[in-house]
Amino acid sequence: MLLMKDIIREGHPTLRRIAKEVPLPPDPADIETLKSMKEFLINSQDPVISEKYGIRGGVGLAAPQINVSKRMFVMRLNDEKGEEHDYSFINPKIVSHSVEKSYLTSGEGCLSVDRSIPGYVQRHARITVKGYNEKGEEIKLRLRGLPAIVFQHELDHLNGVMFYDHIDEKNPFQLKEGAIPIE
Ligand SMILES: CNC(=O)c1cccc(C)c1Nc1nc(N2CCN(c3ccccc3Cl)CC2)nc(N2CSC[C@H]2C(=O)NC)n1
Ligand code: NI
Repeated sequence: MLLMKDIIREGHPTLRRIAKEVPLPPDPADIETLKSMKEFLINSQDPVISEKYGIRGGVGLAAPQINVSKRMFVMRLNDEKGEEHDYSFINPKIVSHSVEKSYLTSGEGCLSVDRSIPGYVQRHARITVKGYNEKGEEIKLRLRGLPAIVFQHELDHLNGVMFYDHIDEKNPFQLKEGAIPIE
């Protein structure tokens, strides 16, 4: 099972690389990797298991974070309506997005960053995304709210971008006109 020791931290070169497209249909090794990443998120959200193994809570994890430079990530969260969003994406893309931005009012955290970095990360408020699941089937979704934030945070990891690259150093809490807060 994946543990925090398997998560690479900022400073590791893989976090700044462009991850490679995954050939379709995905091979068994890639499917196994995605399964272990999803299990890690489930464990990280379980009060007993996360405590026992010292796993930090997360709702998204990208393959480069376990030093696998491939274009795939997993998400598992409940949105503000309590609806569960549980996805494994292979070769994910944003196909269109809103002009409006949204941001987490508490800032963003990352399992590969062992420090708290204050500031707002403004992202597209609504996105239309496409990718493939572990069966190689095409998935197309419209996301907003926390799921949209998490998708963009994890997609950034596939392009060597860290959340704090988006924070304005001079004014970390500056907001664009009409930015939507997400608690
Ligand atoms: C610096 N301030 C903060 O960290 C921060 C501080 C307060 C609130 C928020 C909202 C913050 N921000 C933030 N909190 C999260 N979690 C809250 C705790 N939760 C969780 C933890 C334990 C069990 C179950 C769960 Cl559900 C897991 C998810 N996750 C992300 N991100 C940014 S997008 C990818 C996503 C991610 O998975 N990061 C590891 N940001
Ligand atoms: Ni991250």
